[in-house]
Amino acid sequence: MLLGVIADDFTGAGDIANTLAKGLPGQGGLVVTQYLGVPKVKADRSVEAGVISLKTRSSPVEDAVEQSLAALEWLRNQGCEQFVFKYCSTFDSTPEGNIGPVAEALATALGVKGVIACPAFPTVGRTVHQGHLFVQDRLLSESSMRHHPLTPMTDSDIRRWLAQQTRDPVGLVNTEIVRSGSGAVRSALDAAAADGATMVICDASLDDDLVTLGRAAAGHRLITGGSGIAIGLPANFLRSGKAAGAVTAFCGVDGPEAILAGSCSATTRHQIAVHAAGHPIMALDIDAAMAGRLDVGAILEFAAAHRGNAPLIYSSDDPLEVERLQKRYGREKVAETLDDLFARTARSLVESGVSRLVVAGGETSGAVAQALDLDALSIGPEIDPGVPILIGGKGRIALALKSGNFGAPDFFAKALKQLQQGQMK
Ligand SMILES: Nc1ncnc2c1ncn2[C@@H]1O[C@H](COP(=O)(O)OP(=O)(O)O)[C@@H](O)[C@H]1O
Ligand SMILES: O=C(O)[C@@H](O)C(=O)COP(=O)(O)O
Repeated sequence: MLLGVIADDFTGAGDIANTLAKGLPGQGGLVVTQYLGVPKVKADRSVEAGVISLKTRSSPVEDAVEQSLAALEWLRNQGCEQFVFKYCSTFDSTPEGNIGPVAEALATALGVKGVIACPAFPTVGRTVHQGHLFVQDRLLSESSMRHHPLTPMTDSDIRRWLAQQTRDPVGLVNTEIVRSGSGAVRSALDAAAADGATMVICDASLDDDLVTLGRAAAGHRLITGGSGIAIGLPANFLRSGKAAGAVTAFCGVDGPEAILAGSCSATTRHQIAVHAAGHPIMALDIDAAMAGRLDVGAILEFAAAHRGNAPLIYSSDDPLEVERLQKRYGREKVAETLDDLFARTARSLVESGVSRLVVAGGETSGAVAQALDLDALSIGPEIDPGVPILIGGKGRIALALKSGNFGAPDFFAKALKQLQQGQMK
């Protein structure tokens, strides 16, 4: 294994696994496997990039640090020479963490400073200018992310936001330096390290900027960012002859299907509305769930009754209703109860024969994937930017784990079709 990725959630892990498997157009990518948690056994020798999915984005800081260091240890033992800490392209975190504390702990363990921190993912409209993060044409703090149920993003100056989470000062490499080339970026990172910075926010608004950052990162032990930061990394290993350029065959999975949505993002809520126009949907009664009165049996009956017509089960709601529920029951308690409900539902659905499953939401996907005990997933073709088909499990289950914010309006129906049909990539 050449490259090891520690991802702070499951949808983010799939996102970066997809980027590494694709590589740059015409060059091919790496042989990638996505692991669900830190594996207990050695990796297959064919794997060039191992992506460990953790569910640490919203966990207590100490847990996130401990689990990330355990992931680093395993990846080191597989022979990795470079490590990426993958977080969200909307920099999902709170003033306490977890991006800063995890990144500094990894940097300390690897003995490095002047580490790239770049959440940019231009394909889906996330760009960084003078250390400020934009979502399309809006500052992050003016996007729907300011209402996120767990990590409301209320400051677009991610250097300032990150500095609240870190021990060391946070540096900046701006667009002017990035556009001067990878040599200029390396010098700027060295200068920031000499000034005591562990984390250095790097501007990027085009894929070309990310390719430059990727080239600058050749030989660096640690890189941090969204999946965009991985765009240029396979090329470094291909150039040095350490990787061969992977082309993977993929064939679809035929079988019963279901869609589970726990994301409350504006994108997911719109996708649910689009899906509802032609397919059966079931809204979960959260008050009943909180009172322990929501029966998984009723959800299974709904899914079975609508088999073949893409049944969708969701908890997603608008910011006002989310706020009401969180005030009434507590933010953590609602998240924990819904995670548990989606986990039990997914397990029962798979036991009842479902073999194509689409899940919306990072926390929700984490709860579902952990419940299914899948260990490792192989990466299939991309459904929409940032969302690949994933295949795993003894019974061969096809999954689409969608970030709340990703995907076209008709994502749900399209994803189920692609999980079935498959295609060569
Ligand atoms: N109706 C609701 N009210 C309050 N919280 C909710 C509701 N539905 C889902 N949630 C919580 O919102 C969070 C959504 O996070 P996540 O699944 O990561 O989606 P995203 O990918 O949009 O961040 C989860 O913790 C989930 O339990
Ligand atoms: O970087 C991204 O935006 C995604 O890869 C990601 O991390 C997804 O997180 P959720 O939106 O919480 O699913």
